[in-house]
Amino acid sequence: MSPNHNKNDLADPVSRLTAQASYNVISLPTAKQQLVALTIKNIKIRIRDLAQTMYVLFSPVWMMLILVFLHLSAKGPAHHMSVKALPFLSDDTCVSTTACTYFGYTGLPATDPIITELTGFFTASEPKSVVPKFYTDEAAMTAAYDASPKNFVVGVVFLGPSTNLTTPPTAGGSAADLYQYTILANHTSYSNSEYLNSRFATAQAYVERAAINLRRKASGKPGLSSPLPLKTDPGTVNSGVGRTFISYANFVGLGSSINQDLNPYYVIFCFQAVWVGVLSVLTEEKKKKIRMAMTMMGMHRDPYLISLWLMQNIQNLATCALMVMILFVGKIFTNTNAFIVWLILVLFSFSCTAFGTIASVMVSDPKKSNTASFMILIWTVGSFGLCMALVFGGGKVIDPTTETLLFLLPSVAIGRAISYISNVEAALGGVTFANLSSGPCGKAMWMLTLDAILFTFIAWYLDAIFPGEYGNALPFDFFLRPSYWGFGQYQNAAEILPNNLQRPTNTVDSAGAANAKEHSDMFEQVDITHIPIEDRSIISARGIRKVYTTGPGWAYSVPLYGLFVRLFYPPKSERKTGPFAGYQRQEVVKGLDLEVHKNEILGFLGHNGAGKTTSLSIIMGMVKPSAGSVVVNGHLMPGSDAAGGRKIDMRTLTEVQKQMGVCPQHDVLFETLSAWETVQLYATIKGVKVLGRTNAGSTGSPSTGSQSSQQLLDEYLDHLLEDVYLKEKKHERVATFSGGMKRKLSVALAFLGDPKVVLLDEPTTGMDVFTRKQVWQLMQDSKAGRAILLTTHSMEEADALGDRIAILSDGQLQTMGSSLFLKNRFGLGYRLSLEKRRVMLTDQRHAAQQKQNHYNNNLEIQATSTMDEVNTVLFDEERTTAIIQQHFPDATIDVNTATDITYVLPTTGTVEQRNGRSAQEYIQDKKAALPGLFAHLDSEIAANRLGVKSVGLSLTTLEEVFVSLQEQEEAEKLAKEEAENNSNDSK
Ligand SMILES: Nc1ncnc2c1ncn2[C@@H]1O[C@H](COP(=O)(O)OP(=O)(O)OP(=O)(O)O)[C@@H](O)[C@H]1O
Repeated sequence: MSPNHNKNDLADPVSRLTAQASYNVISLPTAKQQLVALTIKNIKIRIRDLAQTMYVLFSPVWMMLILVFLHLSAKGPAHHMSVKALPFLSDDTCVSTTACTYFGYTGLPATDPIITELTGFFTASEPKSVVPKFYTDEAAMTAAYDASPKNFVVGVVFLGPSTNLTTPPTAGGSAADLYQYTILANHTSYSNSEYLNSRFATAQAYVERAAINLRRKASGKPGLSSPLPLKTDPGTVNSGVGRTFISYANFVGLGSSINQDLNPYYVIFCFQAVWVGVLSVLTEEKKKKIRMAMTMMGMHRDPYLISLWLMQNIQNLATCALMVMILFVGKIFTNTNAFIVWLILVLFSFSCTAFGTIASVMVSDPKKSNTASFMILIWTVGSFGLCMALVFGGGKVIDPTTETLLFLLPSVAIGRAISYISNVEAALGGVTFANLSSGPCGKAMWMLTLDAILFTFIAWYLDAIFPGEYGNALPFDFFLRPSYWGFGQYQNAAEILPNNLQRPTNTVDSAGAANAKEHSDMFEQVDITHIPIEDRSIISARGIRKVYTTGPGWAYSVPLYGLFVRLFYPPKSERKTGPFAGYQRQEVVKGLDLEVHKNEILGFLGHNGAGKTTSLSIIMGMVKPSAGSVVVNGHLMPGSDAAGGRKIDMRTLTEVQKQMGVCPQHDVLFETLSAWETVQLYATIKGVKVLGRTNAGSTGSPSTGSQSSQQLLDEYLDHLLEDVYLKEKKHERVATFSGGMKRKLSVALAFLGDPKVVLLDEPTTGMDVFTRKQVWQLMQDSKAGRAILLTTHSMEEADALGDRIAILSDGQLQTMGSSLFLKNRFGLGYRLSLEKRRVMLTDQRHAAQQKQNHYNNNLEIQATSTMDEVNTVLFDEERTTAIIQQHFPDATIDVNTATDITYVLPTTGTVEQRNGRSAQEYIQDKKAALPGLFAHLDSEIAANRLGVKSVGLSLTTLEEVFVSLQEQEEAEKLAKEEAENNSNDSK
């Protein structure tokens, strides 16, 4: 007895009503309920898988801490000093050279000697023509700057004419000696270390030198030359001021340098955990086919993705808050508004969530997610690095449109924003809401919002059109079709199904008939007159084919492998040499015709790799057939030939999935959920509603009137678990279940919500004999009202459950019919078992007497000794065999032991033996010979002439049928190959 059952569980399993029989259940899935259920599931899994959650939540925070350590360790007395050249006013400073104001001024007339001096310096030093431009007042000058900041380099407000400069200074100095002016330069575009690039210092050097010269000239001294190198002698540096001007701005602490240069890269780097988190969940659930199973249960892809993104993005809010906390506590940022930094990080994290989803489209294997994650890292950090090197670097002022376009890359937008904040912080400033629009941060935030939306859309779109190995690829224009959004009357091509796909109205099974055309005696012609037309062909597959294209080993490492193979598949079907060697086209399902009617279980048998799972996946709508059509309960499945390129309503699959229950070959369960949580989750995905108890189920049960719908649902789910004998274990986690228990839970899920079509792929694998029998009982009891397609390797199971059995070999149906038909048609025939008579001889005298008696009767005596007794077997093998062969000339002995002997009575016969009669006629003849044989044996046994105690007759087993069919297939294959070889040799 299985240790997992208690006494109650085992009490009379046969008479117990199943959940299906006890409750009226319907399925009405809604996206909202699915979203809630999936989000709760995600939260539970995250909480229970603490290691992974901690990694996703805290690794960005930890990385941020490292930045703080780096920052702290770089602080202190160590400063570096660099010498920077003083730039010219006309060094690449304007977007438009012609419309550029290199030097604007106001406050004194154009004829003022100071302007004359300056014009002389510009002519002597500046590489381009720099004409000082007069403005009537400061407002006019700033208006010109505001109108085109990129075309205005520097402006000087002179606070009066230079009259006090043109007189020699008074001895000891006085207020009248002062000359005041203000320089306006666009410092916001430049970091502190790039202060010189703002041309502030250049303008100052020019003005100071002009003022000095006026004073010198007033004192009769010659004027100094230009403060910048003369064009005629570029190497000259005058009076300590010039190209190698040493600015205080160049004494920059290393910490400050890290802030500016390293921060943006580091922040981008920190977000790796976000895309890794999403990627690992998606690839894992795809690989384990959990997502496929949930889809088959009626899950819409949108709630699935939204719940995942919600979960991740909510987590991102917390992660980003912690990161900001560390940035501010670690004093990397101090003056900037923390909420602005948090918003920038959060907006970027939303894009990272989308990156993870996009990557999951490209790699289907969780093992490859590290590579994919690394590729995203290179892309994000690399794109920002390139932009810094080529576009933003060196304090270049860039065109706003170029900047906006570059901000379409989220990493560039965040990198630029963080870089800007770091620079402003280093200059002891900060970014606040008041000055948000004056730097790139405001634009970066808008663009990060747009990027998050854009990349989320790209992820959502790619996920739909490249669902991976298992999944129904949506058409590329799916989101433009109203039916995807649930608009318009539901329409399915079923209404205009071609005749051959309509429910059959003939009297014999149409698939059988279709197959029978070619091999009339291999397929049973089943009379279906008693099946109402609307109950026929609940599952109907016509001529389905599937060709898989597999690439050479290296191709599997290519992102979007499936697309790659399709695009680059070489024209020759197989290549033996070159880089494309290893490409193969393999037809694994070769024109399969199947019908499963209501109240029927069709056992689907076949050797490993025969194509059972592929056929089942095609019927489920998870794999697109290369050819052929599938109709499930009147719905023509997407991808069917019969659709003839017509756009089937996008809701078809959802409609079918509402009516379908599946138990895939591999358990698709969440290890961290309990059995109860699992059935609850799938019940919500399926939208299971319990309307009440059936008449049968209400016997002896309390009225449902007082119960809420939730209570009824719980009761139903409880019953369902009881049906598979898991009620006692319902609060235990699936991870602690044995293989057989997991299978039982998968079977329960397949029957959840009263599906009209149930597809079971090897449901009892790994179950012990006792459990298997219980599950068989469940299947048998649940058969009413539905069509069940069951693949199995257990002949006993197919024999016990299958109303009809289809045997698939190499992608083709070999035969189909009831178990009896198959045994009659392909079996070894009957097995006649005879128990030999034995006598127990306790004393020698008695033994001798007995022996003598038997010798007198001409009976063979076999003596076998057991312990100290003598067992004597009295059996006349020759006489018995002769009698049997009189009725069945080709009868042979199969097993012969001391106690029993078994004869095989073949019923099929060879072509020669049939002598023109059909196989069916021959079988009938053989059956007719049985009564004669038995009458003959009975009379001989009664006369004590055979030494036979009892006789039993059994039909050949299905296993023997299967083996004999496989042998036949192998023999045919060999013969074909030999014939081909011979014909090649003779050429
Ligand atoms: N995605 C795929 N790409 C390429 N070949 C595939 C793919 N899936 C299945 N095949 C091939 O198709 C053939 C049929 O596989 P399938 O899984 O349908 O067989 P099966 O009858 O269910 O076998 P088993 O009894 O072992 O489960 C096999 O040769 C398999 O290698």
